[in-house]
Amino acid sequence: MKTSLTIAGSDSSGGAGIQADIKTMLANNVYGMSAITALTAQNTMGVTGIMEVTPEFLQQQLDSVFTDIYPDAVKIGMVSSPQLIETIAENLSKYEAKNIVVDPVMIATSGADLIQEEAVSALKEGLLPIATVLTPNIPEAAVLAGMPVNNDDDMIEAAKILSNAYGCAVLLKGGHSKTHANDLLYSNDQYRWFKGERIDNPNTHGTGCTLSSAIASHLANGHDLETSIKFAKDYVTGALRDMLDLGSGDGPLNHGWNYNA
Ligand SMILES: Nc1ncnc2c1ncn2[C@@H]1O[C@H](COP(=O)(O)OP(=O)(O)O)[C@@H](O)[C@H]1O
Ligand SMILES: Cc1ncc(COP(=O)(O)O)c(N)n1
Repeated sequence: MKTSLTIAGSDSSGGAGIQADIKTMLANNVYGMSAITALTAQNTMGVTGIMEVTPEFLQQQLDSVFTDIYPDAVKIGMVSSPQLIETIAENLSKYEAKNIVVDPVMIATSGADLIQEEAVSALKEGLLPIATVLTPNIPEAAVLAGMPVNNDDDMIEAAKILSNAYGCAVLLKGGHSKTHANDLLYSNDQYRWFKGERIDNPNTHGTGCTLSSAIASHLANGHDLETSIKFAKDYVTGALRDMLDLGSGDGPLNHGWNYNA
């Protein structure tokens, strides 16, 4: 069985972060492991607390994983401080990690800040250059590329800027678009749209975490990037289409929609 590691924050409500990642990995046929960067006290209505781990403890988790069950792919999600970002960058390079999916988590769907301001430059310096693929949503792409992203042409321009600046493939997700749910892949000076049916479901907590973990799972299983994105998008679409409705706010997806026949 192929293996995948998520380096991310825990979401006590189970819909995003580490919990979404591990469920997604199981449902996409890889063995999932975790290195936790922070605990969040969170539910479908918002985040009420964040407790970061120390860089030393993150280091211990990464050493434990990489020296025993080597991951075939790595997904990086919420990492809120520059010190933790540096620890991750150093270790992924030391352990020669491959198939690295970087989801530059900045703001929860509920609106909470999940990254310190000074960590954005650490992210740019430390993690984007080692990414196989970077998966920003529209607001994150606007911050990272330093331009407004209001339409499809802006999505192409922002993805191009990021791909050229950091030498990685960029999947700019269209979930925040008013008109569609199409994701744009920019890679090697070419772009391709992954068109998605927009589902009328207000419960989108964890869609980004789920997509990036599903991409990592398919890369771990040996698929190329475009095939992995297509499979991952189909998985997220199915999990949204299942119309799970839990909690009073922005609820989670059904990660087991393709599993529990
Ligand atoms: N209402 C929706 N219908 C279908 N797909 C969606 C919907 N909302 C988001 N998605 C998809 O979910 C994935 C995550 O996108 P997005 O919501 O933009 O990320 P994030 O959770 O990081 O904000 C993308 O593939 C996007 O196209
Ligand atoms: C611990 C943690 N990590 C990430 C997210 C973002 O979730 P989304 O996938 O909805 O952008 C979150 N709400 N909590």
